[in-house]
Amino acid sequence: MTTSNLILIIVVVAVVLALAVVAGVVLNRRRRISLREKDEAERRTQVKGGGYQAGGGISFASGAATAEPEAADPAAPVHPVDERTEVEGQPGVGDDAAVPRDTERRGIVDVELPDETATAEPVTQPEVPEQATAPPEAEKPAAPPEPEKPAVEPEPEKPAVEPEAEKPAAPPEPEKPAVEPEAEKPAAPPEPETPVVEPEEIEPTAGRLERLRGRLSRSRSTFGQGLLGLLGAGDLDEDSWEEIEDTLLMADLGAATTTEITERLRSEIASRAVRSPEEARTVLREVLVDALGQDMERSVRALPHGDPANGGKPAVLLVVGVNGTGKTTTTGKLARVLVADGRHVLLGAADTFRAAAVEQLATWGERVGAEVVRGNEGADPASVAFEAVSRGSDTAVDAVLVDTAGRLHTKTGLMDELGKVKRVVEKKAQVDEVLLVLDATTGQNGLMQARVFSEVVDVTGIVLTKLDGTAKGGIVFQVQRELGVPVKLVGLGEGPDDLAPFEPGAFVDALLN
Ligand SMILES: Nc1nc2c(ncn2[C@@H]2O[C@H](COP(=O)(O)OP(=O)(O)OP(=O)(O)O)[C@@H](O)[C@H]2O)c(=O)[nH]1
Repeated sequence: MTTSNLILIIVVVAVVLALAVVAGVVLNRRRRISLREKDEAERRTQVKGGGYQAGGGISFASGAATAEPEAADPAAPVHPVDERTEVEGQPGVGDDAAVPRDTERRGIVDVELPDETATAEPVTQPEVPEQATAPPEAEKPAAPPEPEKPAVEPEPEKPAVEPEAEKPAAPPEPEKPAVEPEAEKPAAPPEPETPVVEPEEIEPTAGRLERLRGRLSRSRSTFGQGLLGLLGAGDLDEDSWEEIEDTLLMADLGAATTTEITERLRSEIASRAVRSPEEARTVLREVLVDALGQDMERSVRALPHGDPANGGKPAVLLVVGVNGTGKTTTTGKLARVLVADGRHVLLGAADTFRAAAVEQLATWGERVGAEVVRGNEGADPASVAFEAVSRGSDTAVDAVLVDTAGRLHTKTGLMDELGKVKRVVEKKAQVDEVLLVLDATTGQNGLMQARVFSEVVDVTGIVLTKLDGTAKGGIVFQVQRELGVPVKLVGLGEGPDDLAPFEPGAFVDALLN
């Protein structure tokens, strides 16, 4: 090999190496997204998110038009149980927890479905004596006789549920009237009762979200500001994207949703040639709002089927969930919203595990002037629920809200009992809405609860409570993705009016602004 050939080869190699280096740099630049190229003036012209400005109230719908839950949410993704993404080690129906919280409080009673002759009077209503006959039980042909079936509570003004056989009769509750007068309702049914508590003024639902926006500050400072900080920090390299993923995971969005959102962000930012923090914010908002399912039907089906005054049936809502998530509080808050909307509401205190829960709901009823149908502690919750719905139909209310006892999703007997409550109610009326109340502070555990409850009672909507006390507001993304069930309401505090409709755009704005 001559010297000139050697030199030639060296030159060719050098040129090839130089081309490779240049190509590498170009590719690297393309992957990186510099957010420093726009000047300040242009940044200031960028439109920011609108804030948590949902000015409307909670929207209600009639169950009549949406009798079938699936039909009501055509746009909702279907997530069959078979497609669960994170089921390892997690309980399903049929699994028992080692030591359920409830066991010490109350044993599980094998409650028979009320048969036709008994269902009509499952809960004693002194003022409604005609509810004393019912057809035979369809689902339980060989049901043993229930000697202890609803017996009329001796107290004249207090509707009470008949205690069950193995349950000692609850002590009589002396002077607490179960039916509240409807002072605020112009179209209140003819139930002129002695007012015990003056119904209090209810804050209008319109504009409520704006007021509660600050309650999301914990999620905003970690999740929202964390993402904006990363996206606006400068070049988005692999490390940045990993941090973005970590931020999403820590906010409880879950692995699948995190991956989906990160990939979408990367592709949108690259394809739109995003070059400024404001553009990145716009893309982020869009991606997050889309991930929350803007088109999901979030109306609460609490409007009656026809005019109750002319034979129409009230809407029936069941409120379910594990212990302490905020079911009773949510039931009371929702009653306030309905009453403020001019609706006539009846509350069913089917949480018979805990006497205090019944009292708690009765207090909510008093505060808004809603009648409360209650049972003694330990009474058959299905009977109380049934009686509440019967009473609601008889008194022509617009909606019956049934508060159920907290139950661990891992406790098979309790979940079976819940399924039974729903079946019994359905003997009397269509259940329009099953609201699963989840405590947002419980993170992944809330998701497990949602899965199991959803299998047992066909959850139609989620109420995410205590969002004011958590930095993990991202659970909302995951719950909806996993179940295809929309978050309809959010609890943002313990106050009576701290319940707001869930609106994806407003929620994301509250996180990012
Ligand atoms: N910070 C905050 N607290 C809430 C919210 N919703 C409910 N709570 C509180 O959570 C606690 C439990 O609420 P309850 O309504 O009694 O819960 P529950 O699910 O009915 O409880 P059990 O009947 O025992 O299953 C109460 O102290 C409520 O004030 C909310 O949105 N934010």
